[in-house]
Amino acid sequence: MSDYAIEALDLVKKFPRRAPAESSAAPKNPLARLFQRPPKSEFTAVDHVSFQIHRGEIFGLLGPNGAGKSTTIRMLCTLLEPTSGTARINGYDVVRDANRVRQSLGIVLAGERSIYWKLTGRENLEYFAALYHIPPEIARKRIDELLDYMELTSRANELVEKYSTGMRQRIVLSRALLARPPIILLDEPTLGLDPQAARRIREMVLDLKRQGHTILLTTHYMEEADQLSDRIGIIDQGKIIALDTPAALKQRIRQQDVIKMEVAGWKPEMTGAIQSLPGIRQMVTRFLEQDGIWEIHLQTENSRAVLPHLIERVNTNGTHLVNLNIVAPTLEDVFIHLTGKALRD
Ligand SMILES: Nc1ncnc2c1ncn2[C@@H]1O[C@H](COP(=O)(O)OP(=O)(O)OP(=O)(O)O)[C@@H](O)[C@H]1O
Repeated sequence: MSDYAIEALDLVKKFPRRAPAESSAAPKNPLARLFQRPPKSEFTAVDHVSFQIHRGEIFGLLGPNGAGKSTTIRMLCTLLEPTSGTARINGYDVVRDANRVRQSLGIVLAGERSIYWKLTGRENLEYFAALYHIPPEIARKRIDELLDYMELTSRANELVEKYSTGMRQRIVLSRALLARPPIILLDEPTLGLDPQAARRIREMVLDLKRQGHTILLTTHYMEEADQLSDRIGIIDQGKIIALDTPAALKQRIRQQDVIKMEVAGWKPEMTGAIQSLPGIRQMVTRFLEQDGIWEIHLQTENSRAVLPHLIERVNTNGTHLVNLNIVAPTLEDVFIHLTGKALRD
């Protein structure tokens, strides 16, 4: 048996580049358009990605929208064939041993609507148990246990369409666990859930690790990656740009102070004035729509030296400082440090 539960070795996935809806180069005549050769350009969604995940580990793939997280997961669970490179799940090759790979995995895909809304929670699980050839006696016991564990027993006989988003996600997770797979892939498991439902799912992920499962989860929530993962791969534009434990990743920018300011009346042309202050390493601005103010995120070598000049520059031309904090570096700061942009741009 392989030492690793999951191995991705130089994985690449290219897609044909999507043609713009109405390009100026496209002929106007519909018949000519039909026979026009499509452009041969390709887009690399996953670009030589490698990582190895130990048995019993929670590994987080953290990156912004479009970074290539879902495409990586889809290759690992045999839904997409890699353009090049290989991956092994439980020692099985995702292309040559696809059936064995699928038998080793429980999968929760992002935004998945793979449960039937016109069936009850229990009927859904019974249906999938039959599909996975789990003998009825064993299935019944397991479904009862899962419904109990997911705190869904009292609602098990209601149609899924009556469930909240969090309850549906717990049924999707139950479905992934029905066949007791050793390895679980979770693509954005808390996306769209309210904070309480998201917390419940996170507790379950930690619980599954305690039960011995290996978990690969993707997320663009840095707090989630930080809280759950033993190790994190930070992914951007299809490439893994850093891979380590959350603590070691944050340690990389230990020498820097992180300043978070909230500013009213911010003008984009002020960016240059602030960036030119000595000691400013990185700067990211974000408009907080609901408050109508700007959040300015700075990484500096020495906040004490920079603060007086910073405050003076901010409080000019009708712009003023609403709030300022010197904060402990987060994984978002690591991402900013590595890419010069925010995770949630
Ligand atoms: N079938 C496809 N054809 C063409 N391009 C695709 C296809 N699937 C994904 N892409 C592109 O590949 C890139 C990576 O997408 P992917 O879904 O893997 O990102 P992600 O990190 O999971 O982000 P998100 O959370 O937005 O899904 C994106 O630019 C996306 O538009």
